[in-house]
Amino acid sequence: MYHILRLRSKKAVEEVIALLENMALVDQRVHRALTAPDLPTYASTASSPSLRAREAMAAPMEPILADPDGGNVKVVVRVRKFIKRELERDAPCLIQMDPHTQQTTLSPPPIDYTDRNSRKTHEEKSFTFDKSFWSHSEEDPHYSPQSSIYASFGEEFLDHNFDGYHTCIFAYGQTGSGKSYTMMGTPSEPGLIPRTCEGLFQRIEAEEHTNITYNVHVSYFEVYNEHVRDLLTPRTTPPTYLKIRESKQDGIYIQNLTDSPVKSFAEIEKIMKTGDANRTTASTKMNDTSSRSHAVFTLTLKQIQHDLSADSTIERLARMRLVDLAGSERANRTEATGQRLREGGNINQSLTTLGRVIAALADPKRQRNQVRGAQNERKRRAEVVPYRDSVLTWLLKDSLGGNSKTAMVACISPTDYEETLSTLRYADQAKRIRTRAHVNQDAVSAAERDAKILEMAETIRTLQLSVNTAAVRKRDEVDRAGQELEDYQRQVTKMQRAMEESKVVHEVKIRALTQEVEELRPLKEKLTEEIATLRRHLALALGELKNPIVLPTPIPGAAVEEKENVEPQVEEVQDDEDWDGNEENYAIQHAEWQADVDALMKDLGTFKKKVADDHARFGLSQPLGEILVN
Ligand SMILES: Nc1ncnc2c1ncn2[C@@H]1O[C@H](COP(=O)(O)OP(=O)(O)OP(=O)(O)O)[C@@H](O)[C@H]1O
Repeated sequence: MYHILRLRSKKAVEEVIALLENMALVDQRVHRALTAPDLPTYASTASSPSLRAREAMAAPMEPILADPDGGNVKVVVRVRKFIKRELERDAPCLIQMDPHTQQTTLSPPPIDYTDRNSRKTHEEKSFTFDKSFWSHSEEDPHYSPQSSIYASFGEEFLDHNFDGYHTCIFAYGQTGSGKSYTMMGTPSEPGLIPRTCEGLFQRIEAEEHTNITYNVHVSYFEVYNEHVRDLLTPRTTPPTYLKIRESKQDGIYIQNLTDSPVKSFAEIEKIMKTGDANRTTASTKMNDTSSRSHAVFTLTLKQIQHDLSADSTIERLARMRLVDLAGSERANRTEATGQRLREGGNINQSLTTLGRVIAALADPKRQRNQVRGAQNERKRRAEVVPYRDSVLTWLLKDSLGGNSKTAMVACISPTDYEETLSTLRYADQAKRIRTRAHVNQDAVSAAERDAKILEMAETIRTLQLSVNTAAVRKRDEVDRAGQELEDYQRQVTKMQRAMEESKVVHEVKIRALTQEVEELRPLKEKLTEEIATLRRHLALALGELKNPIVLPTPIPGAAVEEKENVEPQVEEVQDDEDWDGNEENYAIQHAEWQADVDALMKDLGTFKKKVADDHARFGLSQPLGEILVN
């Protein structure tokens, strides 16, 4: 009986040792998780590798190196319904679209509807685009509602944004052809802009539990009469025009343009409403609610993926420009006069330049030379794309011929032969433009992020000094001082944003580690229970060790009988290599075991104290230390 007990207690001791080792491991991980860095600190906060964090990185933002689309501008065309004016004069529909070939055909108007003063001969013209949207008659099976525009390429462009590409979609067409309807739509029939914003946030919300943080900013401005106006600030009298600037670091940008951070679709909706209310609209003969400005709605999406194991982030930046151009019709057709005519002239200046830019970019000769690279100076000058000739093209430079995936929606009226032909030709030319989109992605370590923030702080300090001394400068230096002040403000804004991002990175780390602690809690509780059971075993074994059962001295002659009776125990005894039947040796061994068990109990005591400390420090509801103490 005694020997069996002795074997059991030894096994229990081994189990306790294994358990303690296990607990030490768990304790290390829990400890690590609970001692995550505090907020906000901008020193490097490299945390130890976390298994869970590595698991969460299962779907990392893989770099996309090649441009899968070949970079051609995507061109689609959309024809709208008849509007009141057209219905009243019983105008015929001059457009046919083949849903299979995507061909758009423009028929000559019936003789009664031709301008008698025009000497032009009208012929049937056909064009093929990436997609032809038939939004003329709901009764037709190939009718394209608002949703189909977004489903057809809006979603695809959103995919590009999530992959880290800049994109631009612009709507072109004569006044009243459906540009605003396509881009913004109505409350009951939302257009591409609200659908893109909604889609963006739906995707972000679906990704809520991954290790990617999303930052979205919105700006909305208009180019009116070759001036830039912020649509997200209240209108002033006289109007406030913003300057366009260019810097090595930021490229072309609009100085002091509002760039609002947004967290939900509802917030964007509010911003869209504000912007639309601020848009410059004026009545012309062609469209009673015609907008005479180019409106540019820009979403900036920054994705920050956290790699907790390496304490670094991968950042992707994508800019979505959604542009509703002003009407492309000629000034004389709108019968605009005075101020309206001047506006028309300026609008046409932007659009004429846009036309020249598109023509230059679409020129196959230019493209060939670009591929070959070698050009002489004269030739190179002749081929310069005239982006700088208008505010609009200057601002859209990158979207038109640079780092962007770009699409053009050519909106056409079903009744106007000349304007529609002009739009279709314009769109046909745009098809040949190739852009050079690339993924805007950076890997940033925690140390680099900290260094960047420190560098910004230093720049701000220098600029601050410079601005402070500006007051004592001579008059001719005032401009430079003003510029430095703007740079200073811009740097401060940038630093604020970098610090916010850094804060988010820390928050994500804490969230991930807290989750890890929560996931380890059941395991800890299970182990606590096991420890309690084993403690009971140990107590029992200790009792046995302290009060050993003394074996009776064998009576000669009774040996055979007794041996038969205790056969099962003998089997056990044979298993025990330590037992040699010598009581003196046993006493020595007993003392050694006792010392082992005492040491173990001491370890357990230390362990209990450590766990109790942790619980006290981190305020856990059911302290393990308490369980163990009890
Ligand atoms: N696909 C369509 N389905 C139904 N109605 C449409 C459609 N497209 C345009 N419309 C209607 O046609 C009218 C003119 O459209 P819209 O204002 O969008 O033209 P626009 O090209 O933006 O004009 P502007 O150059 O003045 O901004 C509006 O009343 C609009 O609701």
